[in-house]
Amino acid sequence: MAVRTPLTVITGPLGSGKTTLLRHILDTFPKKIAILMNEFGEIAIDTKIIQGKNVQMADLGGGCVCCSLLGEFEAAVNEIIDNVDPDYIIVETTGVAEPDALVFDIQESLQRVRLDGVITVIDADAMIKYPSVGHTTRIQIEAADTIVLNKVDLVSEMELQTIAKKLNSINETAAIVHTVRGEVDPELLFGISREKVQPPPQHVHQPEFESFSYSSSAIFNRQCFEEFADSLEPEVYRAKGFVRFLEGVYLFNFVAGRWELELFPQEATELVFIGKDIRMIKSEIINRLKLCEQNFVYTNNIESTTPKHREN
Ligand SMILES: Nc1nc2c(ncn2[C@@H]2O[C@H](COP(=O)(O)OP(=O)(O)OP(=O)(O)O)[C@@H](O)[C@H]2O)c(=O)[nH]1
Repeated sequence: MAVRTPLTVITGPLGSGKTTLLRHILDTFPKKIAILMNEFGEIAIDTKIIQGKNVQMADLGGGCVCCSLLGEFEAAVNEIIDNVDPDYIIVETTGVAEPDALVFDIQESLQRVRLDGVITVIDADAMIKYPSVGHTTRIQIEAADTIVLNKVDLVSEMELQTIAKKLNSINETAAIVHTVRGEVDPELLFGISREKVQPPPQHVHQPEFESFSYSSSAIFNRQCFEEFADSLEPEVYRAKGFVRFLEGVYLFNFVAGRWELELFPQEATELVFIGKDIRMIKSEIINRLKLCEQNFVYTNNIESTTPKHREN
């Protein structure tokens, strides 16, 4: 019988640090890794963040792998094995995905892979800010073989103990690793050879989050954009993407009121906003963004033109 390729699922709430962990794994784990991404939102930002690395990527589009894309998922897995024959396949689910259906399907139906383990990345800061664990997060924690308790730099030792107790009460067998920016020895995450079998999921997944995106070829005024980020409406839980300033393009990451900008090799501004009921405030957010677009595009000389932008 052909050897099955080990497959690891990385799941966890929106903005908890899944892509950061993946970037760390790709930088430190000297194996041939193929990645399957399932993103929420019309523009595949995470795929663009990872693409620069020397890795085989497949993007499962903007649906949710947990409910509507299982056929597409199996086809992508088979194609990766035929084309690259990787040592490991890693699947990063969207933050809104409930991984139980995916895990069940991998264990039940996929003939060419073996589920090595489920890694759930948890945001320690968010666990303190929002102590009540939501339905999706609970399912993500229950599914874990390993919980990467990330962002421990943002909480106290006592808060960490409270979080560990809560995680243990939901999943008493998962190993818990504390990390800052996903920095963990990858050897601890792979070769788990999961034995736990996922029962068939009972629920119908009804995503609570909405998203919209915004693209523009304009150059943004940095100070104005930073003020925009500081005052983003509380309905926006997560925002991410690229912003073009005069000094270069930056990766923008916003999670629950905290945000960061990181210089990143991209071309233009593409932003995705995610939250509950945010379509109602979409035009307000876009109008405030447009106020930050400088009314010119730089080439070699300063040219006075109207910026072009696109909304989804
Ligand atoms: N302070 C702090 N920030 C972190 C840590 N890990 C990740 N971040 C930041 O958290 C933000 C979100 O991280 P991502 O890795 O993009 O989160 P994600 O889970 O992939 O996000 P989604 O795919 O949108 O659900 C980024 O600004 C990261 O730099 C950490 O340990 N400490």
